Amino acid sequence: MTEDLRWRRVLLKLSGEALMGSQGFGIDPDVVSRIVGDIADAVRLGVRIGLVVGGGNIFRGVQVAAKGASRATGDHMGMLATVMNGLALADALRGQGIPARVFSAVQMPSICETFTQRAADDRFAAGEVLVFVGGTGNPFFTTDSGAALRAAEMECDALLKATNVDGIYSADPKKDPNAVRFDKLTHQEVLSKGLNIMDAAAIALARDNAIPVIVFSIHTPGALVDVLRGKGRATVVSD
Ligand SMILES: Nc1ncnc2c1ncn2[C@@H]1O[C@H](COP(=O)(O)OP(=O)(O)OP(=O)(O)O)[C@@H](O)[C@H]1O
Ligand SMILES: O=c1ccn([C@@H]2O[C@H](COP(=O)(O)O)[C@@H](O)[C@H]2O)c(=O)[nH]1
Repeated sequence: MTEDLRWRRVLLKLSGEALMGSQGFGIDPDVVSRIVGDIADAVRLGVRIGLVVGGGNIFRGVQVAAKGASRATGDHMGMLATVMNGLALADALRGQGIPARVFSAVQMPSICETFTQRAADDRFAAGEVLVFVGGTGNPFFTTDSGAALRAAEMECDALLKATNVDGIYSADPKKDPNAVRFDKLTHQEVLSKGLNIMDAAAIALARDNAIPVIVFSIHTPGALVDVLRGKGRATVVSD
């Protein structure tokens, strides 16, 4: 049944941190299996899904740099972390019977394909889940910017940010117990209020390309399909 879908062609941004479960580092196979099960349910409804995964469960450039490496080296390590996460997700998708292909912004042809829009368009049309790794391929960016970029390039209806919190708050809810949750915001409000759920470059790119951003918790089983139906607990950013 596809009639009740609000979004049919989406870019799903998955927090890397969400993949580590209670381990505190790396990839928890049980968590990956559960998240991939939700993605498989969405694919079976006929939704086209491009996936961008973060690397926060392994390396973030800023944190590496704080320990003495150069920022660019730290960012290169962070981009490689997203490749590892993407390979794990694509493998788990195929294990659940969903065709999936990894496209990297950084060339590593013995491991996965290098992203080109034309190749990605072909595989999207063929119904494969596309796992975009390596972020934008450039240091000093994040996978949120990579997600907004791929959402624009792949002409997605929406950018879905699946993360550790159930929406956008007036402040980071992990730091401020008095933070208030929003149901709806405009892109401009996210920027002007300085809400750090995503980096400003990602929000600006989504705004400039009229791409709605929907933020929801990946820890709620079934939340992805609810969001695709325009339901569930989420913050919707649109103009
Ligand atoms: N205003 C806000 N509303 C909601 N969450 C916020 C806000 N400001 C900061 N955050 C934090 O942003 C986090 C979401 O970012 P996320 O974990 O998805 O990071 P990422 O860098 O995109 O991915 P990764 O985990 O791979 O580094 C939440 O866990 C939350 O603590
Ligand atoms: O375009 C990009 C995307 C990511 N990075 C580096 O990777 C890590 C992990 O990504 P998150 O978005 O933080 O999960 C990020 O901290 C950067 O160091 C990058 O350099 N360029």
